[in-house]
Amino acid sequence: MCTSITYHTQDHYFGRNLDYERSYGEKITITPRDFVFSLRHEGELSHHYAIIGMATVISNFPLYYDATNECGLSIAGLNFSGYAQYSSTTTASSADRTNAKVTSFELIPWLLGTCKDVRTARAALEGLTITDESFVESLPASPLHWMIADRDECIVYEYTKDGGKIYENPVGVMTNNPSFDYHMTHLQDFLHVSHGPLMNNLLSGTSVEPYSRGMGAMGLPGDLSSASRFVRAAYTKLNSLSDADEASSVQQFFSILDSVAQAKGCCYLGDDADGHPQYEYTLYSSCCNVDKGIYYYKTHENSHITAVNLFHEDLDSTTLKIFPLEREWKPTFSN
Ligand SMILES: C[C@H](CCC(=O)NCCS(=O)(=O)O)[C@H]1CC[C@H]2[C@@H]3[C@H](O)C[C@@H]4C[C@H](O)CC[C@]4(C)[C@H]3C[C@H](O)[C@]12C
Repeated sequence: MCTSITYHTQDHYFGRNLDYERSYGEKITITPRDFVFSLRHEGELSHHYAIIGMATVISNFPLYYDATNECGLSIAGLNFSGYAQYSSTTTASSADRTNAKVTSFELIPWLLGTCKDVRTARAALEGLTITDESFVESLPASPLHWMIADRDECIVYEYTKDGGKIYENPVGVMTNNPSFDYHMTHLQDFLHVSHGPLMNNLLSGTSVEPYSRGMGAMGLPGDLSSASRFVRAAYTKLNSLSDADEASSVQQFFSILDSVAQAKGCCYLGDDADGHPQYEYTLYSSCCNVDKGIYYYKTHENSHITAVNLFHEDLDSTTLKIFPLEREWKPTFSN
């Protein structure tokens, strides 16, 4: 399970929880403007917007999970297993070929490399074909859907057996299965939840009264399912208050993500082939200030916030800049 959100104070923020049972060796990766992407169907992308995000780098290719470009356009890939269905390269129709064609692992660099905002991304996605090739045989294409946002707009892009579909996302939240339209319909079941006190509609004027603060939100789902996380993240984000400065905004962003984070042990997946129990948990949480190009993150092992600034690097270079995650736990002692 994964959850991504946008957040706006004086700057705009975009990030996610990455929940899974294993890591793929992800690192913060900056792709400078002149790094050459050799795309499977679209040739070489050799001069493009610079990108910062979380990626596994294999054979000098950044396989991004979530990222932001120098213009502030952001995207996160979230599991959409059983629903995502990419076009087979052998059966892609001639109509597909009239428009751009990218593999699922190329979508993030292609979109962020060439689009400056959601408006241009939407145009690029119209008629796009996502093909099902693997990056390498050992890493089959991941079944994903994507949340895409800039300072003003947020959309979700899903590619299923019916082709590509773009949804407006007025909530700025995304999780996993099923499709985005289900989450928006499901959200309607919770329009009554409130940050205020519980309204006593049943026994008002008697001694039977709400016994606790926070009861206005009674009914808010607390489980880890994607549908429940969508509602809970939306509730927390839409009620969220913070000062506009960077520290308050980033802290608050991580508080929202914490409301849907998965503590290890709570989501058992069964045992692996060697009999070891597998659990899904939050591997990392990220928060990118997309106006300043600063990617903040914390990991399961180390909840201290670490940051990498896109604009502190030479963005006219041709080589990837890779920052291993700070996973070591280093508490600060007060005495
Ligand atoms: C597992 C990740 C999504 C996390 C998530 O949504 N979890 C919920 C799982 S579930 O619904 O509850 O089952 C996804 C997000 C980005 C994915 C990675 C990126 O797409 C980049 C490459 C793409 C390659 O095809 C596969 C390896 C990979 C390195 C992917 C591995 C994995 O599928 C990642 C890390």
